[in-house]
Amino acid sequence: MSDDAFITGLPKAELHLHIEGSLEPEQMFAFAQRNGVTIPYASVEEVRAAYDFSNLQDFLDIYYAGADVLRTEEDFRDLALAYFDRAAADGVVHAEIFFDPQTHTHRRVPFGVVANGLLAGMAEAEAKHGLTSKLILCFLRHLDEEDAFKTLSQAQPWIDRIAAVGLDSSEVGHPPAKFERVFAAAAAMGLKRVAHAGEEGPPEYVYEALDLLHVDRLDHGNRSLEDPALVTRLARSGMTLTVCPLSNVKLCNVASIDVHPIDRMLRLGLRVTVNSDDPAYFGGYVGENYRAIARGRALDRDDLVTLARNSFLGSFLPDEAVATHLARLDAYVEAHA
Ligand SMILES: Nc1ncnc2[nH]cnc12
Ligand SMILES: [Zn+2]
Repeated sequence: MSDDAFITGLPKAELHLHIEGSLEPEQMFAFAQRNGVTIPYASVEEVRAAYDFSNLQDFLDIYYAGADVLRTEEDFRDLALAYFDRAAADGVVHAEIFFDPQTHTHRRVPFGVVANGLLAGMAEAEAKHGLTSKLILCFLRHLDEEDAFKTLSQAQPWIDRIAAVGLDSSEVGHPPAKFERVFAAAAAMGLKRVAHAGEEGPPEYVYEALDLLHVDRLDHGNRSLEDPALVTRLARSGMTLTVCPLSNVKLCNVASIDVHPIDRMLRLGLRVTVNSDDPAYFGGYVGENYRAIARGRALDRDDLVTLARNSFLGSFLPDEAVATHLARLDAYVEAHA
């Protein structure tokens, strides 16, 4: 069996996926047409050509503009289902997906339209593929604390169907400390916590995510490597890092996939996972991310299995479900050794 086929068949979870970042250009045109929205592109090729970013902000400007075509429950349901179809084809059996409610509520799309649409897509994916999923509500860190609190209160009717809160958008200048109180409120409601930290921001932001937001998982975390004491702390505590290799290259945080630090992170004992972040914008879904690092960093099958194992260990699934997934992973490895 080829390495590519081994990777595709490897049962895995995806833990870092922005559902709005799975909006493919073809879908952007289809949603624009059915909703009567004008978009500033003449063709799918023109959209793809615009996906040339120098940093995170470059990308975010285009990503938020793209999300404007999402208007109805059906759009969010279709968006989610299209992602789950692709994820299932890549061997994903469980996904914990981010959504950015403020991107939509600020355009007068109600929270419930977004949540109900995504939940409908999630239910359909489970029926169609047996793929389970959880929702993570992300606060946009370039907005203020008050807006985050307002979003958390809008989420109340759906709170039992939301697994965690997260923190995303423009990192530098918007440290985790800004959201300490809203994360404490979310924790008091029984929600798990994750945050993007150390994608472009310094190691201090990772410390704040740990010490002030009390995160259960760290999104990206790459710049932790600049601080050996932080690496030791992350490794010893078994903190899961959701690393996104193609995203790191596309946003110029890593010069090329051939110098991506994923293997260094593994050797340092970090519990790293591989994820796609915004696959429609960054050139590949989760399988493509595994294949890129396997080739670019010469990862062997044991490394790939460790990454898949970490994805279940780092998930918010109950222990019994994690054990079931790990047993299936072991069976797969046994059958393809
Ligand atoms: N990679 C990323 N970093 C921060 N915010 C995001 N929103 C969507 N993708 C993101
Ligand atoms: Zn992200």
